[in-house]
Amino acid sequence: MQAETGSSAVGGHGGADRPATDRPATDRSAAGAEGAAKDRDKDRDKDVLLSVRGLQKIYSSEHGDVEAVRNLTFDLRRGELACLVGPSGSGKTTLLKCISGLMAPTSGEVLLGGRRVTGPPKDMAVVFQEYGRSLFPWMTVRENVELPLKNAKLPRNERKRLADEALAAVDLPHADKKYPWQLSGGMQQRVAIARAVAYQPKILLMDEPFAAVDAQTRADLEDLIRDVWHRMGVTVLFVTHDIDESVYLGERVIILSSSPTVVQEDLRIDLPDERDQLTTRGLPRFTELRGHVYEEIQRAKREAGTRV
Ligand SMILES: Nc1ncnc2c1ncn2[C@@H]1O[C@H](COP(=O)(O)OP(=O)(O)OP(=O)(O)O)[C@@H](O)[C@H]1O
Repeated sequence: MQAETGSSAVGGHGGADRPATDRPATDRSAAGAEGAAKDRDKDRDKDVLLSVRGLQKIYSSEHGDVEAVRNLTFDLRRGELACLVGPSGSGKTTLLKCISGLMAPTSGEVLLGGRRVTGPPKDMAVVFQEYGRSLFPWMTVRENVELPLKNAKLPRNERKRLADEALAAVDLPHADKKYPWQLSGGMQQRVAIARAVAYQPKILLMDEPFAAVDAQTRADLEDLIRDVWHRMGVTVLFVTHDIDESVYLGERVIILSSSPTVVQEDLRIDLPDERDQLTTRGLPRFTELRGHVYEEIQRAKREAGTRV
């Protein structure tokens, strides 16, 4: 039913370069191919930035245990933009809390750059849905963006340079002296994104960051994320409820099952890298991929509670 990195009719991820372990040992060419496959695996391991291995989370309370996440395994390569979708309550927030080191898993582990995550890693930035609560209202935009850089004790001129660069990347170069409450919701979320990228994290986690903005702003912010990702080469894990958004944004869509959660499918999004809201969403392949993700989520919902 589910696979950690299973392939699919629509275009699975991770199956093409599996080592050929089932060939006779006496076959020299097969042995050579096997060696080459092992080398490829090693190279791929070097490329891996985030590794989630057999992650399980059980919440304990006086009313009993809730197994929110059962067995999640996936890797994210450096520079990848992956979206994570799943039915409501499938454990997306639980997973992000474990990845960001805010909560310890019951079993399994999260590795960032080969190191086990045991607390919030300094190479990671998180952008949440509630931009209103993530920016400090008494600080100007620039002060908000520079705050993590100040905490990291970067010299003043370096802080200014990084903040200028990030504010330009989110198209807010002239808002630096304003206060968050003087900006629209979409602009505030741009500031939160600028703050995250100015910090130059190795990985950016985004937890439904556009859920609270209007549709037009949301489309602009989606394009902004792809633009920032292209320009800065940061690795992004983007959690969303929105199936179309996941297909439009991602190079990959990781589909979660219902809780207790496993990876139901890991789907490669083979749309052209240059995307725009009209052309990309009008492609037959876009329709095919979004239809597939939709069906998988429906399947996840139908199968909810059938795993024991
Ligand atoms: N502190 C907690 N104690 C007990 N159960 C919890 C706790 N937090 C979450 N859960 C349960 O764990 C499961 C996953 O919750 P989680 O919030 O991670 O899902 P989600 O996919 O982020 O949900 P949504 O899509 O609605 O935001 C749910 O069944 C939820 O009820």
